[in-house]
Amino acid sequence: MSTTEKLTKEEQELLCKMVSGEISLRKIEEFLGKDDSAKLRRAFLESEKNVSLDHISTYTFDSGQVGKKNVENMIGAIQLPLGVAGEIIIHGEYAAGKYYLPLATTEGALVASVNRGCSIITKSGGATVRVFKNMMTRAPVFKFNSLLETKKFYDWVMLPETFDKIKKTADATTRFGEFLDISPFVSGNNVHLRLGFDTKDAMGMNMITIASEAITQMIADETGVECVSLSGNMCTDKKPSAINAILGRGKTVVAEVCLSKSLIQETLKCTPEAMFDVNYRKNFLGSMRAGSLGFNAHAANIVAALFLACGQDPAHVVEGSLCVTEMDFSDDGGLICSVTLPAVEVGTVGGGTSVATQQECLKLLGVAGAGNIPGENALALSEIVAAAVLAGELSLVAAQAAGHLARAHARLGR
Ligand SMILES: CC(C)(COP(=O)([O-])OP(=O)([O-])OC[C@H]1O[C@@H](n2cnc3c(N)ncnc32)[C@H](O)[C@@H]1OP(=O)([O-])[O-])[C@@H](O)C(=O)NCCC(=O)NCCSC(=O)C[C@@](C)(O)CC(=O)[O-]
Ligand SMILES: NC(=O)C1=CN([C@@H]2O[C@H](COP(=O)(O)OP(=O)(O)OC[C@H]3O[C@@H](n4cnc5c(N)ncnc54)[C@H](OP(=O)(O)O)[C@@H]3O)[C@@H](O)[C@H]2O)C=CC1
Repeated sequence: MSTTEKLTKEEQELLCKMVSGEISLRKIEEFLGKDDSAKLRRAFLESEKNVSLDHISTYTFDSGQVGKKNVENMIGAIQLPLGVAGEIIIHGEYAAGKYYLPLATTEGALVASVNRGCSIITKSGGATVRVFKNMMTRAPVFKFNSLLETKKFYDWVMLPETFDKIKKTADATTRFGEFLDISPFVSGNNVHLRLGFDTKDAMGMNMITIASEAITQMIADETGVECVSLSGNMCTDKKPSAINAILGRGKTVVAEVCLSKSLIQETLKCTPEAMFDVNYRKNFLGSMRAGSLGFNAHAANIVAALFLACGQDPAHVVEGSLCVTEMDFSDDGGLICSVTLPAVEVGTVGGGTSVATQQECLKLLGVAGAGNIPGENALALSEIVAAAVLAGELSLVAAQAAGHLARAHARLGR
């Protein structure tokens, strides 16, 4: 057992009961508070597996809070190194100004790379960013006994009065969320209903899953049709999917910057021609031949680092990776560069956003908590994510154009 953690007599007795199987790891909270339960679980694991869990035992967040809504069977916390890139100038509709980007990563060279991208974006006057679509989705699935039944249901769903009933049902489950859209997809005798919501400052998956359940109940009451599964995978949550790349999910965001030839040479150590060539042959041809859904260099790297720092659901990096990076020549021989992210799923309230360290990172970006107008903080965060991805893409494409990729990682990553 860890040398740093001493157990009281009562805790030792409880540990014996855990070892004998009388009390499960989960049930220990019936006897102790969250911190002491975590300590006892560590003691149990240390004795069972003959390991030391000293480092895991250190954390500063409120275990009562995270133990209630963020994690079960808590044993402590892991630590991730946190770096900062910037400042980056962003001209968004919601994020406007200069930002330092908190990036949690263990990949040496990543923060340096994003920092270099921020530097050239800022020297170029900043990134222009706009949100084109804002709708989180959940898609329950319904099954029928015949094609005629399927068609009858489909026709009922398409009625304007059905839309009104669904909206009334959904909006009654939430103070902030707003039902926006229903799109039915048929396959044989099955109908997937892709339901769309504005979730304001929440990423929204808990919110809209609750609303969707109320909708399926209303549908059962009105039509007798039972839902097979509240998520039928056409949402699509946390899996790579073309539907998210095409229709969008969460926020669809584009960030753009114009780079001059001289700044590319000075800051990125290469030429516009070489960057264009890499972007075309790597991000377009290579991604196309590989059957990728994302046509980019490493959007997931930046999305992951920002998401971990800012308390976002890390599984949504899958959707964040659906990014298209474009580079085209400008009239003066420089490059117009953009990233299009169809599915940025972020929130500034709910989920992991109130964990103390993550909350500090959101505060650093000026987007913690609810916006003055509900939804504007989450929209600002989505614009920051897109600008950060643009910074990362510029630097990595340039490093590959200059032949510096291996060198950079040899210097900073090993
Ligand atoms: C590493 C650099 C930036 C060097 O780039 P450089 O131009 O040789 O370095 P420099 O020393 O001249 O510095 C230029 C700027 O880079 C930044 N910079 C430079 N060093 C630091 C540092 N220590 N800490 C913070 N910032 C740093 C900083 O902004 C600096 O400006 P300054 O501050 O001097 O005015 C460049 O070679 C680079 O970006 N390489 C690419 C690395 C990268 O993007 N890695 C990401 C992971 S790659 C991966 O996981 C995915 C992959 C590759 O498999 C995907 C694929 O298939 O393509
Ligand atoms: N349930 C599921 O299937 C899934 C859950 N998740 C998890 O869901 C969590 C995120 O869900 P999410 O719904 O975002 O968060 P939470 O359920 O943690 O909290 C969101 C709630 O905050 C309230 N709220 C207060 N102020 C605002 C505001 N300004 N804007 C919007 N809402 C506000 C809303 O309550 P009210 O509704 O009363 O208005 C909203 O429903 C994450 O932990 C994630 O990992 C992820 C994927 C799937």
